[in-house]
Amino acid sequence: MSLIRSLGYLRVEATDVPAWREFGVKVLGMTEGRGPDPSAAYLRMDDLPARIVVVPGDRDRLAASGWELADPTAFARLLSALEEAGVAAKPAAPDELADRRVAQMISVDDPSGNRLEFFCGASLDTRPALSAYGTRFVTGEQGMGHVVLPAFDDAAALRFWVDVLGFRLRDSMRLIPETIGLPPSEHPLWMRFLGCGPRHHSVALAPIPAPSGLVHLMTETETIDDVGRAIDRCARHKAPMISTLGRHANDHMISFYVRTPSGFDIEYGTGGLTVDDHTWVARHTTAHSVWGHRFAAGGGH
Ligand SMILES: Cc1ccc(O)c(O)c1CC[C@@H]1C(=O)CC[C@]2(C)C(=O)CC[C@@H]12
Ligand SMILES: [Fe+2]
Repeated sequence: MSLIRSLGYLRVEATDVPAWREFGVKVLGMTEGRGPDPSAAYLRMDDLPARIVVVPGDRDRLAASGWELADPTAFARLLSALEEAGVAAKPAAPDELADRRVAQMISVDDPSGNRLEFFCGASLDTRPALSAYGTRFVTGEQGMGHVVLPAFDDAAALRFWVDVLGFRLRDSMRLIPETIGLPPSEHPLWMRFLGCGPRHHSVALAPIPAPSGLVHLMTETETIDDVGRAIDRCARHKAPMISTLGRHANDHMISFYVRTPSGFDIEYGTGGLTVDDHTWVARHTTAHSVWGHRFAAGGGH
């Protein structure tokens, strides 16, 4: 088992926090939580006090993705694994722990410069996260979803995420450079889908240019009606949908993609596959989807 259990939270730096609050609540169907920083937006999906924390900044970017460990023992093991691999880890200051409402946290940069935070001992919020639209998110042992992070050195990324962090390769997909805005090239470009728990992938790494530091965050809902209602709300609130509805070939997720106020995308889906490592075999998928997922011309990717 991986030392890391699941994707726990995202910290986003945004030039327009109110736009994010409106987008998170009215389009995504998350609920607003309270937190120590009155200028930040705390978006909830479940019994954690926040899954997306949006803090005001002079740029729009992913500040960090937060990864949850089971307990202090797993946390200590991760510290030794990082030390052994020569990866510099920055311990959290008391105000950072208080702000995140976790017991322990360290931050690390992956080989591509993606800032990661590893934590354990998250606080629970006793107030239920009840969406006005009835949206229910699939979290629990599957975590808050998955992220697609830019990574331009495939071998270095796999060494870090698989060999050091203990993620498992669940699938690979060969990318066509032209479709992700890169010049044609001889050597293959890989998208790597990695998992740390039952969710098919909690992170995917791909050489996709992403000025905000994030290609997309996927959140999963319980039912197809939650997804359909979110599509209606995108239209109502003029949130730009950048793909049609589709079903992915590898994790079977039925989803669509919408642009956030920070320039990266949310993949909003349902029906994702869970996997068992004892029987799972990593494959190379060639088609990204069984049907649908037509991306807007020029839009994003
Ligand atoms: C292929 C795939 C399977 C499952 C997923 O959750 C998932 O997000 C994807 C990748 C979708 C993907 C993307 O994120 C950025 C632009 C991509 C690479 C394309 O140009 C095709 C597939 C797109
Ligand atoms: Fe995805």
